[in-house]
Amino acid sequence: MSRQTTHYSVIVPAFRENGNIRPLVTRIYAALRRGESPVPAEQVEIIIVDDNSRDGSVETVQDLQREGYNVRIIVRTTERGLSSAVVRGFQEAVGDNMLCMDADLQHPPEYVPAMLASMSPTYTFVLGTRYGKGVEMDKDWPLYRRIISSGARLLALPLTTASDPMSGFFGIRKESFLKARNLNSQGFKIALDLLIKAQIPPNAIAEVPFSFGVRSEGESKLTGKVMVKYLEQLAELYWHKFSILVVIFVLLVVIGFLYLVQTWLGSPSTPANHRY
Ligand SMILES: Nc1nc2c(ncn2[C@@H]2O[C@H](COP(=O)(O)OP(=O)(O)O[C@H]3O[C@H](CO)[C@@H](O)[C@H](O)[C@@H]3O)[C@@H](O)[C@H]2O)c(=O)[nH]1
Ligand SMILES: [Mg+2]
Repeated sequence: MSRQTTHYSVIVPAFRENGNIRPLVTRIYAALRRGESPVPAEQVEIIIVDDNSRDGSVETVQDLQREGYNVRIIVRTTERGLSSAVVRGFQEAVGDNMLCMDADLQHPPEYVPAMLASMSPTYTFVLGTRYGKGVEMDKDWPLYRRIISSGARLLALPLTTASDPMSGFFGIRKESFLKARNLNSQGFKIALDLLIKAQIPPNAIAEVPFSFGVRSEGESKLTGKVMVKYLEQLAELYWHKFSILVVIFVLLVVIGFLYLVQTWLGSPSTPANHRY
């Protein structure tokens, strides 16, 4: 397939997802080949960024390539982590419109055509949202995950107007991605980082509601450590976005404090009418 005809890249971070790769790739291309797809299948590549899972994922991708699917796999041996895998995929992408989605089918492959088609020079960011009209979390998604997700979303409210910045189902145009500096590649929440650091204006975000499914194969990689990393990421983003305000606030407090001290030192210890 010619690189010139590849306008869209689907990036899939994957760790021990061999059982999900074939259904993911075949379902994405089946959706793109449907008559109503706004994006032609020939213009789409899939890049799987695997962290040396050694579970047969490479062989599965080779089989899919032999069957004619435009999919490739990058195996990282010295790095680990969801966000850095996504960043690597974006760096390797040929398409100008780049979509990120999970391997485990929790992001329904049937939404890929709509997600890809939503990106344009006007809408430089597309967000698959679980909080849109007419969609709901899968009822089997555990209560503790819903609570964590809502809490995490609440903490991000001052940072962005996007309805679901925790979502791992999102797309960004290459030119916007290239604007982002100092991305946090440690955590899970790369969409939030990109929204802030690529300075995506609220009116450039297209939202596509989707119903979040449950994982059928393999295990979630969300751990307590990942949650701590999220809090660190939030602190960094708050500083990134509000540092000027924090500096002004601190300056005002210092000036106010100095003024009080000066007034206190300068004020007479005896009442004014007793002075000469
Ligand atoms: N390469 C690589 N991929 C990883 C790693 N850790 C996780 N992944 C991949 O990243 C995807 C999401 O990981 P899950 O472990 O399935 O995450 P989750 O707990 O289901 O979280 C999902 O929901 C969040 C919203 O609550 C999303 O933010 C998140 O992206 C993901 O969609 C999967 O494809 C998984 O294989 C890693 O260290 N390296
Ligand atoms: Mg998952």
